[in-house]
Amino acid sequence: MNHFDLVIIGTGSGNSIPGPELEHLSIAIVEDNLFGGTCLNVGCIPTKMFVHPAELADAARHGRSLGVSSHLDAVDWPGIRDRVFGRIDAIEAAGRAYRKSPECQNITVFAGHGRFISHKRLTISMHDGGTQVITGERFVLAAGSHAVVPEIAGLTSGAVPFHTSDTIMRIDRLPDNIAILGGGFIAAEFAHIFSSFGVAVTQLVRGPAMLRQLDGDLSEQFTREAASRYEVLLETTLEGVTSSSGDGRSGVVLEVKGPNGPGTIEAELLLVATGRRPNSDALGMAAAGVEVHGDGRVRVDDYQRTSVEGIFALGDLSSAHQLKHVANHEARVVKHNLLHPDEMMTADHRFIPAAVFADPQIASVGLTEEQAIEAQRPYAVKVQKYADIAAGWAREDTVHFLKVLADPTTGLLLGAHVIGPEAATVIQPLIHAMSFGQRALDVARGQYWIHPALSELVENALLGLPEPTEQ
Ligand SMILES: Cc1cc2nc3c(=O)[nH]c(=O)nc-3n(C[C@H](O)[C@H](O)[C@H](O)COP(=O)(O)OP(=O)(O)OC[C@H]3O[C@@H](n4cnc5c(N)ncnc54)[C@H](O)[C@@H]3O)c2cc1C
Ligand SMILES: NC(=O)c1ccc[n+]([C@@H]2O[C@H](COP(=O)([O-])OP(=O)(O)OC[C@H]3O[C@@H](n4cnc5c(N)ncnc54)[C@H](O)[C@@H]3O)[C@@H](O)[C@H]2O)c1
Repeated sequence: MNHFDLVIIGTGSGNSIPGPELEHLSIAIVEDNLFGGTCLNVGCIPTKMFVHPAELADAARHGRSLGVSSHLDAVDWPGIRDRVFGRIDAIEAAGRAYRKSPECQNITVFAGHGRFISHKRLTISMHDGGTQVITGERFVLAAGSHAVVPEIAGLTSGAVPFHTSDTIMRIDRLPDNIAILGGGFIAAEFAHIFSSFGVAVTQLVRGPAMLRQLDGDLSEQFTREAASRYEVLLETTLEGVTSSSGDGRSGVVLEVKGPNGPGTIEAELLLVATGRRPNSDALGMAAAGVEVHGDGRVRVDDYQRTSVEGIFALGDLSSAHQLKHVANHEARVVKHNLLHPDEMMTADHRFIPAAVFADPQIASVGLTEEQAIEAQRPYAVKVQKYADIAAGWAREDTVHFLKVLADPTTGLLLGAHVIGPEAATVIQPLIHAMSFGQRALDVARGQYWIHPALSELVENALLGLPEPTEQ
């Protein structure tokens, strides 16, 4: 049996922990799937590599109102797909090879599924057959999350073929049409990608709007625009799925129930995008004595420590924010705490931003207006339209905006929410201001803002807030 100073389960953000500072430790890395985890292989990076060509394919739509007439001739899906994965698969292979190379002499890579069988004892079902049992002084649980497939007849039985984000990006050819189940981040981004490439999209959303965790004004605006681009069926539930075939093509028949009663929808492909659940169930947390929340998240304290001494957790496995920048931040915190057990640092979860890379783009940080109301938090609000800055005139943008919320007493920002061009970039000065405790007016007037850039949206929004009562 092998004993290690440190055992890391999962090579997403977990793989960023080993480095020169930990060279004195014997380290086991256990990975059940692709090296580099979700973001690299099936998440953030490939999706955004599809989003960019999707934007180019969709340019004609935006050009029309500006007097530029063009049309999309063809989308070389296999070419785009192979460019994306030609790069990513090589990075995956190189990452695995590096960890197994003489450069990482203190590291042993176990390709297989790890599961605790008792306190700090792990059994690994090896991909090349057999099992290994290892023990560790300390553990980092970085096992991520997986796509949830709802209990719907035909889906969980495996009777009907369907895709999740794990598989949809590798399909052989673009379908003529696709049905997408879900109204969240993944559904929004793939609906944008496929519709931009000319695929007829039907999105099934069980609630009254898409992206409902966002500020209500953004969710409403996004839903309106999505519905003008492709078919969005709101307040519609999927009751069952069966296979269909005809004309040499197979597909699915969806039984749905919506505001107008039951109906059926035929689609060539079905993408299920109904949330992700932490991979704690298959990790044997009870055997290790590690406590888990009801939703499957491993319970951690501010130092990313689990309920078992010497076992840390990070990322999607333990976080309420399933985002790569959060997993990376927590990995940095865990690394510090492994190195400095007497001077541990806490994770900073105060102002976590997120973006949806669809069209329109969305970015958000801090309190939504609904949350401020719910928390009975006094706030001042300013909605700054793209239509009222020069960069917005250039785009003939009439509908998009930045909404900022600030504390009326201190002038400190409480939240910022952007829907419109380059939202994920436009929002960054506001994340900066919140993280460093800078007052809205100081940020607006304490620096130059390049004219006539999109960043003037931020300057004008901040100037539009009332002066704080506290000087
Ligand atoms: C389609 C999609 C798009 C996304 N886009 C974005 C985005 O644009 N921006 C953003 O911030 N976030 C995005 N995310 C979320 C982001 O990918 C995750 O938050 C992040 O990758 C989580 O990192 P992690 O290290 O916690 O887990 P992961 O990267 O999932 O790593 C966990 C690893 O553990 C392995 N593992 C699990 N169980 C075991 C076990 N028992 N034994 C051994 N190994 C195991 C898994 O195989 C996996 O490789 C996206 C996610 C998806 C699915
Ligand atoms: N740009 C980004 O940062 C990005 C992109 C993609 C994913 N992600 C991360 O990955 C996570 C997972 O993405 P996601 O889109 O799967 O989850 P999500 O939580 O964003 O959305 C899930 C959607 O599925 C719906 N849903 C849940 N159960 C359902 C059911 N039984 N039937 C019908 N609809 C159902 C929900 O109402 C919601 O609309 C996100 O929360 C996000 O943290 C981030």
